[in-house]
Amino acid sequence: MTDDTPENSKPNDGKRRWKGPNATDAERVREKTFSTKKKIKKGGITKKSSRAWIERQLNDPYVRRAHEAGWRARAAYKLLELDEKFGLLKNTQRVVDLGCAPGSWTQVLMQKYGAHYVVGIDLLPVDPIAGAHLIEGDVNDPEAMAEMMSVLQGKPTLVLSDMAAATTGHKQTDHVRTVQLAEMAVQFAIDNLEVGGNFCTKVFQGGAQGELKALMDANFAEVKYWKPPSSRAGSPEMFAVALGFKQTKKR
Ligand SMILES: C[S@@+](CC[C@H](N)C(=O)[O-])C[C@H]1O[C@@H](n2cnc3c(N)ncnc32)[C@H](O)[C@@H]1O
Repeated sequence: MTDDTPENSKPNDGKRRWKGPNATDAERVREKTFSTKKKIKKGGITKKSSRAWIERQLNDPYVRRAHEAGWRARAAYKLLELDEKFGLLKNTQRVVDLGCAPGSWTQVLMQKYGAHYVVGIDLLPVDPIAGAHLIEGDVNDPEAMAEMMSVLQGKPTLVLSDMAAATTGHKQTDHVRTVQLAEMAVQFAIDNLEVGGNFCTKVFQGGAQGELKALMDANFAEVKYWKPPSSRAGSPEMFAVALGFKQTKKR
């Protein structure tokens, strides 16, 4: 028995307490925000860029809304806005979420849309989300991708990719690496989607996107590019939405 068990819990006196593994997502996020604010106040975070990043997070209305709603990341609103604009999440029968950590898109799919099967994959470990199958692995690893497809038990009806490569600080390198991830996601969608299925991927504005667009144009009924309001104005990120997969070649 640990100090977290109900037997040892003290009456609610309004003080925050660590709830251990039984904490809900919203409780974990609130706890993290509270302890970060405390660290800043005590002068515990000294690096200028870290402080600026944390202060931006704390003042961001989408971060606050995400905390209140229990989403693990503000990214949840990008998916919700993409759905509102394009009807992207019309068929959530079998969904693949590429680059799913920390899990807010999978949460939206499971908790708001009641998706039947969601399989997420990320290089980073992701805390469990009821009903979803989460794989710690690289999308470039054929074994991890094969595991993903076997869990899904059928062609995905929706493929999402919010993948972003870890930034190096060198703009062009970061751009090329993110384009490569988007290309991988498009190819995966074309090779695996159910006819009529939808696809969405994060892309970075500027530069090498012509081939990516041509590939989507040839394989989907409709392709749109859009930057949702919740995507930070200073970020080059936007999203390509491809609706209505066409069976263009024998697979
Ligand atoms: C912006 S985050 C995704 C946020 C997520 N959509 C959410 O709502 O919580 C981008 C993720 O892409 C992942 N990623 C980057 N390269 C990857 C790769 N080769 N394989 C799997 N995941 C990758 C990163 O580890 C990172 O967690």
